[in-house]
Amino acid sequence: MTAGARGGSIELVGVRKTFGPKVVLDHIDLKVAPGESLVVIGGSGTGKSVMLKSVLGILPIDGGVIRLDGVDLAAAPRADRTNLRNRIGMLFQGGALFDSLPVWRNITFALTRGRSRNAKAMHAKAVELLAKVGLDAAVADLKPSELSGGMQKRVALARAIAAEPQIIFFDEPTTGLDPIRADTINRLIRGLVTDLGVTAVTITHDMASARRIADRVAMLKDGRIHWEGKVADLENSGNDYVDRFVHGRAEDGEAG
Ligand SMILES: Nc1ncnc2c1ncn2[C@@H]1O[C@H](COP(=O)(O)OP(=O)(O)OP(=O)(O)O)[C@@H](O)[C@H]1O
Repeated sequence: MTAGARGGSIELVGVRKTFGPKVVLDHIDLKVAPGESLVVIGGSGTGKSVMLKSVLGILPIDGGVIRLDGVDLAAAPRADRTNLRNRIGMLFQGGALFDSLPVWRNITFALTRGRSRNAKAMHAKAVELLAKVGLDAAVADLKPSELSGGMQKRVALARAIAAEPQIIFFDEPTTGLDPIRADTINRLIRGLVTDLGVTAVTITHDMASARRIADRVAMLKDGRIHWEGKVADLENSGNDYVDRFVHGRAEDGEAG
């Protein structure tokens, strides 16, 4: 993304997603403004990843409307839809790196779209991105299988930001990282939003990370947005479930 450019807006209206008889997203209404950092929280299996994958078009929705920059994706011509979605970068939960390619090719894959381009320049670009996520230049020439889980996560993050997207989705970016490395990632995400105006949507169970990176927080529960508010209101949400979630308190007899 070029300096001064702004992120895109995202709007979900009445979005519904089912898998057979299972209703995962019942009726999701959610707006994210350009240059805003939204953190999505919620119990395991509540549909947070499904929601992001629906916006990306990886999963088709069963009802409702998804708009990117005000454009209804379902109604837009295919080429426009692809262009809009190409402006979104994604950090998948598992990293999803290509094991057969060295790290630098993984990072620059979206830039070259698999075609061979100036290898030296691409390698240098990868090294620059590795530095941003706190990894040494030497990592560029290793295979993903030679890295720890936390290093793989940071390589995946470098790949997500390589094409300078206007909107970035982060699915559990700090899971599996020690607190110092997690802080590097939190700073990076916050910097993308504050300095470059990128729109960020982050799924996390890490409440310390949520407090660091969010402008606003949305809680997903029972297929709907159960609560949303400013990150500063998280501690005093006035919502019993949010309060228990944030402080990690189960009710007597509550199962997993
Ligand atoms: N492709 C799929 N086919 C069938 N069911 C699916 C598919 N993808 C997700 N699900 C189901 O949808 C539900 C929500 O999954 P999702 O991965 O969005 O949860 P999540 O909120 O991101 O959970 P976690 O915090 O544990 O990562 C789960 O019950 C899951 O089994």
